[in-house]
Amino acid sequence: QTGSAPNHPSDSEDDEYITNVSIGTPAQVLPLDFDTGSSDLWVFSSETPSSSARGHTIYTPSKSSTSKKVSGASWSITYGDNSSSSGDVYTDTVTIGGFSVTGQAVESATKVSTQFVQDTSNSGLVGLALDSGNTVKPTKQKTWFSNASSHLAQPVFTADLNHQADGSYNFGFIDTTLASGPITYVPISTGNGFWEFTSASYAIGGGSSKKHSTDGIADTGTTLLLLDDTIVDAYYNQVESAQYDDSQEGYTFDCSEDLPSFSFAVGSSTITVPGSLINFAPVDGNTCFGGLQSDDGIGISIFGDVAIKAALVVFDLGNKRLGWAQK
Ligand SMILES: CSC[C@H](NC(=O)[C@H](Cc1ccccc1)NC(=O)N1CCOCC1)C(=O)N[C@@H](CC1CCCCC1)[C@@H](O)C(=O)OC(C)C
Repeated sequence: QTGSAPNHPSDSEDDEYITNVSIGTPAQVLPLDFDTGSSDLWVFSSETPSSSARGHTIYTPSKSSTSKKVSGASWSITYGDNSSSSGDVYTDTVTIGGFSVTGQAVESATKVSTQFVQDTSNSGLVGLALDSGNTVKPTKQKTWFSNASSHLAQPVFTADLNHQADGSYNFGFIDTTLASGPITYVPISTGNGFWEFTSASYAIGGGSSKKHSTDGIADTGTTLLLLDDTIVDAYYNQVESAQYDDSQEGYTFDCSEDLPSFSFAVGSSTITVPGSLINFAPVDGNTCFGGLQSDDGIGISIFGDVAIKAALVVFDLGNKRLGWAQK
């Protein structure tokens, strides 16, 4: 069995990617952000204060004949951007791309931080990192993919994210026609609960490859490509109009400047992010914000959407490995 669901950018900047998910009986369809950087499936619900839920689609467990309250269970999560949410837990049938998981933990938000209230693009998240990162207490819950994996043709899913265009999340199969190059696999380290891998080198534009070991995660829930300062500084050194903008907390440059590409090693191959994807978004007038920024203070590097957009990424739980193919 397999599943295939389309995704689309939430706005003109590709800030996040949204996929419609069916929850309950009869189906309640919510637009959710698939996040390979966390492990909780949580939604705005009938239990979310109505002032916070305004503009969001909500899940109402009492309207679903297949919902069950998980008594005594609660959850609470804080993300890298300091947004947060918390609440209680139900189980229900969750269908993604035509594949249904029964008894899926659906975490209902009784509290959401301001960022979530304001971001009406999503009505919650589908966490697709490893089960160990789930925040439900007293009993950790499994992710949708973990529950699905034993019934899927293969215990894999792929992320195909595109700039200002539809993409897909495929479960149980790999559609290699989505890629232009071969898939190179690298092992993941599972200790932190992420899809974490090491990249041994990088290159800027057509330059020579520089040895630099990057310990990073493949994270569909992070907008940008966040790497060590030395790499980021070296990159913007090649961008004539670039400067570090304290107010924007990142490098900006003249929107009309032609940006070099950025390549990173995946095993013996490399993935090249075209300069056009690194010209992320205008901030004002003729100044643009870079899609490659510093991972300072996060403690790990993040191959977020700007990097994933250049590739087909295979999340292979069965073999505990990550696959990258140039698109
Ligand atoms: C340093 S990690 C920062 C990362 N957040 C982001 O990347 C947010 C995502 C977002 C987009 C639109 C609206 C609201 C939020 N974008 C962001 O900070 N941006 C600022 C720079 O310009 C681009 C947009 C993050 O916290 N990712 C979360 C999932 C994310 C999904 C959207 C809602 C908020 C939570 C998750 O992947 C995570 O925490 O990863 C950990 C491992 C760092």
